[in-house]
This record gives sequence, structure tokens and C-alpha cells, in this order.
Amino acid sequence: MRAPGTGLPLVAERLRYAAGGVTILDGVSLTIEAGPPTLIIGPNGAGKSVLLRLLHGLLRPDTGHIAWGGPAAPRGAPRGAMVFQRPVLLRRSVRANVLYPLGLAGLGRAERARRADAALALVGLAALADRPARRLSGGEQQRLALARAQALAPELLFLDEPCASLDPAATRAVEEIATAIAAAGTKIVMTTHDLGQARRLAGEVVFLHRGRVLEQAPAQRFFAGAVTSEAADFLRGALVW
Ligand SMILES: Nc1ncnc2c1ncn2[C@@H]1O[C@H](COP(=O)(O)OP(=O)(O)OP(=O)(O)O)[C@@H](O)[C@H]1O
Repeated sequence: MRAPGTGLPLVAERLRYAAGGVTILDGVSLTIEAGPPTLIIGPNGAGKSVLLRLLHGLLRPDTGHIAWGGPAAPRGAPRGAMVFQRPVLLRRSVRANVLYPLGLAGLGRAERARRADAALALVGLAALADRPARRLSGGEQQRLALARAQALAPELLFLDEPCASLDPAATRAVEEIATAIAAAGTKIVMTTHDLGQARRLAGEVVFLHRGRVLEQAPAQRFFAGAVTSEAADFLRGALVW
């Protein structure tokens, strides 16, 4: 189903990606619809991060293709934005970090300021707007990365293990922000190795195993009873690789 006013769904067909002589993803077909967050889960090395980078266009598949189902985005408007496990911040103020990509997107001064202020308020960093970004704590830096991405008003926000280096309090803050962003209508696609986090956030689960999508299902159904033995083992905490 095409979501009104967005380019979704994002459709990936028969993706194959190899690097260093190793096939990392093979035969991956996936449709990302508008709606609550899609969580990509699976064992270490399953290919979750590579899949996210392909979907975002940071990597190109060796074969297969990825296309948006909806109409073209307005000029200068990025359809997707991505937040990485460890944010890379400019050696500038918190606010300047949010403003910078808005300038690259060609937005006018007043609109840049409006969006930056709203995004910093959303992540609870308004009071730290003039601080040097690189002096923030790890959790604050990740919240800034979320603000910087969300200020671009993407249709789709890719989050690659955004809580991997964070403590429980900072993780909770990031989850609350992700939930608020999703509730406001941005589609979130997120990788995690944390099953508890997947249960808390997912509307839909994609289970990736050794470079293949073994399951894609509504979260409730997936957690109530995975279909494949690999996913069932993963859910009950058995060692799966
Ligand atoms: N550029 C590359 N060259 C060679 N191998 C790579 C490259 N990028 C990723 N890989 C390998 O591909 C596999 C999948 O990597 P990826 O980071 O996508 O896994 P993941 O599911 O995100 O794992 P984790 O949960 O540990 O982050 C890994 O074995 C990784 O070492």
C-alpha cells in the first residue's frame, strides 16, 4: 500500500552484496511500508548494518535493486536520514551541528532556525544548544544525532544500533525519542541485537540470518511464535550464528 503523501513503500528486490570475497547478503527482498517501526534483528554478523546501508543508499547492491514506490521527493528534500552507532559530530556547537545539513538541503535561514530549535527541543537538548557538540556525553551526542537527522524531516529514519554504546538511562531516552518521532509519522527502520528493545519498539520485525531474510512479520505475531527454527532459537536465547 502506498502511504498518502510519502514515497513509501521502499521496495528492495533480490539484493546481493559481497565484500572482501564474502557474500554478506543474498536474495534479500523486503518491502518497507509506512507505519510503526520496523526492527531488523538477528545474530551478530547477520548483515543487519549492511542491509540498512543498502536501503539508505550508502552502499550499492551487486545485484538486485531498491526503489521507492511513491512519487519523487521535492527537490533538495532527502527521503531518508541515518543515525549510526557512534555519531560523527562536527567540531562546532550543538545547534550548528543541526543547522549544517539543513543548509546543505538548501533551506532558508528562518526555516533552518525553526527546524533546529524544534529538533533540539524534541531531544531535550535546547538548553545545551551553544555547547561544543563533542563535549556532550555519549547519550547526549546520540540524541543530537537524532535531532540532526529528524530536522531534515525525512520520510524514513534509519537507526543502526543507536543504543549499542549507551547505558540504560540513555537507551531509554533514545527509545522515547524514537517513539515520539514514529508517532509523528516518520517511518523508522532500526537494527538492534537487543531483543528487549525490539519488543518495546517494533511494530514489525525483520529477522535476518546469515545474510538472508528468514521472517518479516508484525511484531506481535513474530514474538508470539516465530515460524523458522532459527528465529525461534534466537527468541529463546539459544546461541544462533
Ligand atoms: N566492507 C566489508 N568487507 C568485508 N566484510 C564485511 C564488510 N562489511 C561487513 N562485512 C562483514 O559482513 C558481515 C555482516 O556485517 P554487519 O555489520 O552487517 O552485521 P550485523 O548483523 O550488523 O552484525 P552486528 O550485530 O555484530 O553489528 C560481517 O561478517 C562483517 O564482518
